[in-house]
Amino acid sequence: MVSSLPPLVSQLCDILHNPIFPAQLASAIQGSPNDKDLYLRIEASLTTGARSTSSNGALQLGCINLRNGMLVPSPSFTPAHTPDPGGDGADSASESTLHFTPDDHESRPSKRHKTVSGLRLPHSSSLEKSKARPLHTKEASNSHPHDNESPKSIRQVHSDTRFPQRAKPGQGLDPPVLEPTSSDKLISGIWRQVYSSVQLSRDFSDVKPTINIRSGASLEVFESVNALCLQYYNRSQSSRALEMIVQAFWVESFEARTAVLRYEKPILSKTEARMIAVREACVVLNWREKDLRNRMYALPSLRPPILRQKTNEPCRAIWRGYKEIKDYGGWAALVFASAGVYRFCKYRSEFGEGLFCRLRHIRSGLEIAADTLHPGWRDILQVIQQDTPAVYTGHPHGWVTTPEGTCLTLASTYEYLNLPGGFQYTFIDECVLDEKVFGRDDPRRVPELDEDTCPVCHEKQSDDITENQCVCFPALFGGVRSSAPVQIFRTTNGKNNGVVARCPFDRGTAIGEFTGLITSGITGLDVMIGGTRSRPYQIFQGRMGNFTRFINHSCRPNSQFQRFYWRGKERIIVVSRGVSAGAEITVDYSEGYWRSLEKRCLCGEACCRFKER
Ligand SMILES: C[S@@+](CC[C@H](N)C(=O)[O-])C[C@H]1O[C@@H](n2cnc3c(N)ncnc32)[C@H](O)[C@@H]1O
Repeated sequence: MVSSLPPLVSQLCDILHNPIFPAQLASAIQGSPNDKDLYLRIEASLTTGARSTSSNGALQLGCINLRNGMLVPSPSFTPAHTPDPGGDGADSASESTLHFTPDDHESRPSKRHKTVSGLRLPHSSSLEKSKARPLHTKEASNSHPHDNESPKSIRQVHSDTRFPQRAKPGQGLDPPVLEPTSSDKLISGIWRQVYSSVQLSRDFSDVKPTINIRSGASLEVFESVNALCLQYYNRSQSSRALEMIVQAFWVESFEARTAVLRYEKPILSKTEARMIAVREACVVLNWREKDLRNRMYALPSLRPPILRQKTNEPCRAIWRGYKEIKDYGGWAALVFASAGVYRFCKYRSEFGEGLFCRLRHIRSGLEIAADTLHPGWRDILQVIQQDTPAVYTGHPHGWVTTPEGTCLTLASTYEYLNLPGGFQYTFIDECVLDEKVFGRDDPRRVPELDEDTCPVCHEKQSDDITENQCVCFPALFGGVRSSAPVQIFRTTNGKNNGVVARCPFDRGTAIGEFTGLITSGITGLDVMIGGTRSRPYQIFQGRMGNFTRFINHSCRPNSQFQRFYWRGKERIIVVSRGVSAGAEITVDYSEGYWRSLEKRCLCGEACCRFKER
């Protein structure tokens, strides 16, 4: 066991003015096997800027033995091969991709991936030893930590201190990726809009600035101009939605009118009845028949061969497209469809069972998001006198989508636990301090850190968006915050619930902060470990937290837990390693966690480390 950090490490940190490294190192050492020496490998690399992140191909300067504090001089080597002093001799520099997992690296497969910075712990066979430990696996319990007296095992998840590097264009040999289809773009556009802050309304009362915006460029004037932009943006989005709603409804009305005409005059063929209905429409629309066709058709050149022959129906290509999107995806799909929907319907190339199936599949999830994030959105359906009250109320993550397309309340998915009082969960955006344990002294605070400076990018951190300059994770800190585009879904392979991404998260971007009760002393229940060895704390999500509580493990995860420091306090965040829209968000819970869980891993990956238990 390494008791305190060697003076050499402290001296290095002093020289480099890096006050947080000792805490990070202590945390990484925590939980490491105590029967082996640990080494701190020190590397150097050339960069084009003092603040750029570490790069590949680092040169090794030497190692410090953390047990005895002695320096281990570097062997001669080339940048392409970086020996791991404490490891198993596997080549750690043979891959071009970055692949990190949380702190506990004990069961890492022998094929190692190149890292650009951070700490790597040696392998250990402690899994075998630990199998004898008592296990308590009260999954998803929301009992209070301190009510739970007997269990002594610790099921904890650690975080990483390394950020997945954002991909730089043109670097490395990226595997070929399929271009998104028009349907992919349509569906991702719908989700993006549902998760945006757009405000749809039927109310078109006069939009005008409240002050004279021609009176200079004061902050007040600028704010007023911004407000004007926002109002007109919302108004144009609302207009477009209203127009599509009415046009989709027009198609239904047109069909009904055609049927009535044929009922009244059975002699009319279907086409003749339609032509009459078109002429009736033109009278009111004040368009020539040709105009009506042109507006509703695709390009004129497409008309005869594709549309007319295929459908034998004039003038309903685009509007019919809107109706079909509504029929399969529900009104929410049409209302939140973004600008591309017009072109999508105009060319109609991807209309068919494939699209309809996808729309049916997302329909209830879309309605959950629309009802909970935009509670007034159904009001705009009043334009066609459609009265439909909101179906889903409360928090967006209080609902679970199922593969069958239905929705369940979150609580009902935990009935099998037979908890007294049922599954109660409070959604919180910020961690709550357990004052019974810590008083007012937040253990996340790192005294050595300057509250106003980001220890990663060294830019100013401020909760005031106009002053903040740290853009490490702007979706979470120092920027405009909005609901994470994720939903809770019912897995099909026995993991109960999981979290699905509705929009893509680029590699290196934040998905969410791991929020919960900041406490200590919990055993036998899932906790996240934070802080340092001398100032540890746990984040417990049993009764309160956010969607990160429902993220499952995978041995080939697409995200990772990571530490970040915001305004002098440690935060645990979930960072993407590259998550595509529609994918389940997964992290690696680590070896230590699985050691205490009497279950087999169901991640289904070929590289699964815990399927045999
Ligand atoms: C933090 S919860 C994740 C959400 C959980 N699936 C639920 O429905 O509440 C962790 C628990 O989920 C289950 N779980 C997560 N990933 C799993 C996996 N890959 N295989 C089997 N069970 C898993 C385990 O029971 C684990 O203790």
